[in-house]
Amino acid sequence: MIVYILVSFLAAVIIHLIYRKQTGFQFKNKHVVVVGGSQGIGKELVYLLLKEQCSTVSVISRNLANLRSVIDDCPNEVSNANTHLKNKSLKSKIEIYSCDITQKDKVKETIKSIIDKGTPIDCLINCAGFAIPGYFIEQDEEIFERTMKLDYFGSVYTTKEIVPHMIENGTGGHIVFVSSTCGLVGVPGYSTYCPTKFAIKGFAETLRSELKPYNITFSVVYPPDTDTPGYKQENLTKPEETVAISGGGKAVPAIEVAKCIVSGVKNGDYHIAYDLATKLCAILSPGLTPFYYSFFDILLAPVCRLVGVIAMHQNDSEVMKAWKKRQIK
Ligand SMILES: NC(=O)C1=CN([C@@H]2O[C@H](COP(=O)(O)OP(=O)(O)OC[C@H]3O[C@@H](n4cnc5c(N)ncnc54)[C@H](OP(=O)(O)O)[C@@H]3O)[C@@H](O)[C@H]2O)C=CC1
Ligand SMILES: CCCCCCCCCCCCCCCC(=O)[C@@H](N)CO
Repeated sequence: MIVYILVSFLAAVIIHLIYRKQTGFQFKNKHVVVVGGSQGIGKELVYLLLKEQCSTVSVISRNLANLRSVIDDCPNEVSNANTHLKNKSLKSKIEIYSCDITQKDKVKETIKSIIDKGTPIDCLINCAGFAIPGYFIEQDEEIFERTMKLDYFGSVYTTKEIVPHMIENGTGGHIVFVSSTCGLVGVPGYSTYCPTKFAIKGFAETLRSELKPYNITFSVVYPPDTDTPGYKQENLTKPEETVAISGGGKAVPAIEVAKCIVSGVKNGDYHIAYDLATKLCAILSPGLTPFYYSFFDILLAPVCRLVGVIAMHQNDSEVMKAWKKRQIK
């Protein structure tokens, strides 16, 4: 036992010293496409990207009024240590495109029209998605299909159009997928949703390796409950055990998650999580991906397994508690 601990500690130290993470992606003067950027996390991202001095932020979503609001609500000025940009020049950097990304022909058309404008795309952020929580035995197959169609295939379609363009440009690029804590662990009440976010994780993991020759890098984001219009909507059908398991209905402000995404991408992080529980989940289910924290991943792996089994039992007891309550009613 002591030998095992010593050996893993030593291995962790050595790997920490020699491990190089992927190079960070800097947004300055880059053209970023934010899919699902008219609301929630995506909308906050658009404004942060302007602050990072992107040359253009192209926003894709369906509702045109919401898309227009991204331009209208654009803050008067943004400033950080090196820059101070005024509203007029800021607004002109936002381009909006109405497109339902579950329709692959529409996605082809839209991405083509973005590319035809002449500014090559450097970064794609796949942020459109939704969840309809509920009990498996009560939910129709149609909800499974609809969720997979947007949360998984939507991202496949956009990525399928943009990767060849990045390869043709020859300058590489960065692609962000927004998964969820639910893309790392199964959560009761989310049977229609967890698998779609697991799928996104597997898709990113595969592309990361396959597209390495083209200098395209990847990040996967696992937000916790985040206060957005989408979150308010999902709460309408969320079973009580799901609420209990996800921390009792607390939600992080969207801007905080957006900030975490921007700094993670700049830092070269493949895994991007906001809260500690999700970070532990990412260390628990890493697949074949870069380290989260090269030193701590190895040391924490057994701890995460243990905490994970305890969490599983806790979740099970929330499920049993809520089930018994429903029997009495
Ligand atoms: N909020 C949360 O608690 C969490 C969210 N996530 C994930 O983060 C991402 C963003 O979530 P959140 O900010 O809450 O989402 P919101 O529902 O608040 O916003 C979703 C965005 O996606 C767009 N969108 C929805 N459907 C389509 C479609 N078919 N085609 C194109 N665009 C579409 C919406 O615009 P429009 O409707 O006009 O098309 C909107 O801009 C999602 O992938 C979600 O699964 C992950 C973990 C937690
Ligand atoms: C090893 C560590 C174990 C930790 C146990 C973790 C317990 C599960 C937490 C479930 C959180 C669910 C968040 C859903 C966010 C989301 O995607 C929805 N809001 C949809 O939009």
